[in-house]
Amino acid sequence: MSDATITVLQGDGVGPEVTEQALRALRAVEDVYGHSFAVHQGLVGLDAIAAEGAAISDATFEMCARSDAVLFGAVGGLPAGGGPDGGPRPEQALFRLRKEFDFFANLRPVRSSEPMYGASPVKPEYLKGTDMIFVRELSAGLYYGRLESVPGKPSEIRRTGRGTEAVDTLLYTEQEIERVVRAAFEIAERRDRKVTSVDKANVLSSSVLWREVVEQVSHDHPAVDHEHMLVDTCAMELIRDPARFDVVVTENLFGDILTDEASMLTGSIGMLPSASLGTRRVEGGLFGLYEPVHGSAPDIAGQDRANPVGAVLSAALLLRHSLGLEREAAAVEAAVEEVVRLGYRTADVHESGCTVVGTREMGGLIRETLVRG
Ligand SMILES: NC(=O)C1=CN([C@@H]2O[C@H](COP(=O)(O)OP(=O)(O)OC[C@H]3O[C@@H](n4cnc5c(N)ncnc54)[C@H](O)[C@@H]3O)[C@@H](O)[C@H]2O)C=CC1
Ligand SMILES: CC(C)CC(=O)C(=O)O
Ligand SMILES: [Mg+2]
Repeated sequence: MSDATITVLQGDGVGPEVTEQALRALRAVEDVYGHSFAVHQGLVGLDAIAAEGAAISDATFEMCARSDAVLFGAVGGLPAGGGPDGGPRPEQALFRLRKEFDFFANLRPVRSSEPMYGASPVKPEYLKGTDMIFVRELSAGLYYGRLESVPGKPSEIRRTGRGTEAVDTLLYTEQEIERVVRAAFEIAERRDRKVTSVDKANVLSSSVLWREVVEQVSHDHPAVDHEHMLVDTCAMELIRDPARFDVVVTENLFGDILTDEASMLTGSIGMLPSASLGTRRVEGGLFGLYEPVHGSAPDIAGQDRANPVGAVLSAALLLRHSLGLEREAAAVEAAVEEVVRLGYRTADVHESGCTVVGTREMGGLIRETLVRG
């Protein structure tokens, strides 16, 4: 029996709506398998800024640190650019959690499920066999660069005598590359033993170093095939021949963009889960943060239209990676599979002949399927 502690940060927009359904799945797992999770809720994003003056307060951060895992919804909702009056932006909560917990490996599985082929804009004959996992570097790169002029700041817009200019810095150390590439090769050993490393080595120095490190690490994994692919080619290959990929490892920004693209192989960004992991161990596995790949989706927030599957599958990843509950994780995944096989769909993945349901009903169907076993 697990009595693990889970911090839940629902966040903004559709975050609370989809996280609620992920929590229902976890409660069903407790009932069916006799676990008793201690669940603590904290504020994050816009509500945290309004109530506590920061996108995530120190107290909430400490609560996360005392947990076995963090279940996260989504944050965001302000126009692009700096926070209002130079204040905090909700996204800073994520950057703090990722950086300070050193979550360097962001796992994003992408699998096309046969009953849902018709929900994807890609033709079914291209989707057959699509089952890959992205290992996105999450704690460095452009999102965390280092300006020579302002250490600790990744970017700035500055006024000069020549006019206004903006700078972002893309910095990777060998160690930052090596640890995420090692994680990718280790994952590949447990899958189809193929790593595709994605970079822009024809242009970027950071990518040249990335390739060198991949070559070095590959020597320690002789059973794993590897290839290098330029990011623009990868964007094309993901649509042309998605089944060719097994494990894809790439830097932070490329991974962010490519996984939104890859989500369309499943029909919707609302389908994709993620796990962010570092090296800190907890009783059942690795301390981690689990969130759907999508953002706060302000355009559909509050309408019971958001697809909760990415959030529910993130809860499954939490059970697997942080709590060591493989059987329970597989049961949640199977329940999702069964509900979509029966033809229940949220509007984003609707096809003719299917029954359109809202966020809550989809969560309820997954829960019932889990409880029925
Ligand atoms: N991890 C996080 O918390 C993330 C936060 N964001 C933030 O979210 C805000 C909105 O960003 P967008 O560019 O609009 O990206 P988004 O991922 O929120 O939405 C993109 C499109 O996908 C749809 N969509 C997203 N999730 C869905 C779901 N569960 N079911 C059905 N449809 C869904 C939305 O309706 C929208 O049309 C921004 O403030 C951004 O910074 C963006 C990505 C990740
Ligand atoms: C706030 C964003 C940078 C987060 C995002 O788009 C992501 O992690 O996928
Ligand atoms: Mg993203």
